[in-house]
Amino acid sequence: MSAQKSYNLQDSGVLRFPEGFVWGAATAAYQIEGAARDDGRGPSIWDTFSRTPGKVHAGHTGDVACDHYHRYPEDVRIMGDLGLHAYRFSISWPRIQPDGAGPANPRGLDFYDRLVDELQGGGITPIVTLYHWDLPQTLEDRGGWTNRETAERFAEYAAIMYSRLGDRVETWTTLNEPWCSAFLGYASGIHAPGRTEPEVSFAAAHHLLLGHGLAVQALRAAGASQIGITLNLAPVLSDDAEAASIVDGLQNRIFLDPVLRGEYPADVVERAGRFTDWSFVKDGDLEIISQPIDLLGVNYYNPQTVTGRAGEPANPVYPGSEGVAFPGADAPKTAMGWPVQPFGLTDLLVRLSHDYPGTPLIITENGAAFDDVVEDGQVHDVGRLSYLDGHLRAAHAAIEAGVDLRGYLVWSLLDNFEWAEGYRKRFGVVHVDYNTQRRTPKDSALWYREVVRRNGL
Ligand SMILES: N#[N+]C[C@@H]1[C@@H](O)[C@H](O)[C@@H](O)[C@@H]2O[C@H]12
Repeated sequence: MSAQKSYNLQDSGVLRFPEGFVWGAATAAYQIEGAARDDGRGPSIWDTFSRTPGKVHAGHTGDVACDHYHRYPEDVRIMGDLGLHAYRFSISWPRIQPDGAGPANPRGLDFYDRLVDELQGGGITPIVTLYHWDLPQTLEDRGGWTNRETAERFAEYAAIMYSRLGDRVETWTTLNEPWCSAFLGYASGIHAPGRTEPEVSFAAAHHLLLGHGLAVQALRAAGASQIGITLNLAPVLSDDAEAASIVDGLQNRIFLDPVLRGEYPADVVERAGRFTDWSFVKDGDLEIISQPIDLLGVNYYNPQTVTGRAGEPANPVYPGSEGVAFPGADAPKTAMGWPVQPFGLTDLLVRLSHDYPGTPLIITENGAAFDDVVEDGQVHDVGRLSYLDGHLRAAHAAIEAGVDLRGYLVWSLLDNFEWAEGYRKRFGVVHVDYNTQRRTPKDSALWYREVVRRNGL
């Protein structure tokens, strides 16, 4: 790294995090790897979706992204320079099984072998996400997550990955944000596979959860000891209790309850009844889905602000949310237009520890997009630094309130392919010049390095 200004946090008033608190960063395969056709990788639904005109900003694709597939040694060095304890990354399923089934592609496995060894060489703990949205296209051609068989293929893939990396990877999360996969992918269509069929989105959600449960069984049988799932969760702010409950059910409880309580919330089942008879739920499914897990990954960005409004049509990402309006929040916004409300993180974590006790939590994603500019080799991303500072203080407040929070992984290590936004939204603490692939740690990275070093603010 070039000479950068350093951040010396003042000693006075430092907020210390618990001893052993895990500090890290997160990414996802399709967003950073590139090498979309290298070494036997098959197409995913995001390769297809990003090539569909009008779906992704300016027709951007993950073909090259941050070229992490080739540049991972440099990226691991940057992680080491920042003093990160852990690195959360996802495995590209189509790199391992190009058609989503059958024997593993040895060159795909070899890449993750090399990456894990590079991380271990740098003293960085790998945290693996098995599915971060890049479903093999062949499986989507057979119905994707609306097809129950996809859940079975996912468990087979999980077993393959554990057999290759289980000797060096301790922490495994099955799914990243199944809410996005189901309701952005199959209901609203703003994510891959781009289907606008709310009536099948609940089956997709169920089969994702079934895949989670079957994968937990497979990983546990193979000897895995730290298994979890990552959910995007949002506290719901409202002057209308009914409206708040509807969105809390469709966003949060529809996943938290089956995984941690072994049942779907009755109000959600009823509300979704206009779309489905839930016959896709078979005997024994919920016992599989609620296999005990060791860790709940929490992705938090902002609360949802809602109100009741007669006649309001359903929000496409929340099938069944008729009568609920989303007026937005009176708060500063990020470049995504998302409100900056750190208190929501404290509220969420305290709620989780109260309503779903006994499962340790880890913040698997938190971060912000801002319009960054490189000036003389530096990026003075004050907005992002302030966002992160506020949210770390919110996380600390939750710990003070008794929440068993084990770690914080900033989203994201690198600027990357931001799904339908393409490359125009930058979440990284490290800037990526996509023309040259030059990495430049932003001021937020240098600040974060100090937070990690001091284990506090
Ligand atoms: N959008 N946005 C930023 C970020 C996205 O880049 C991640 O892939 C998702 O897990 C989650 O949505 C959060």
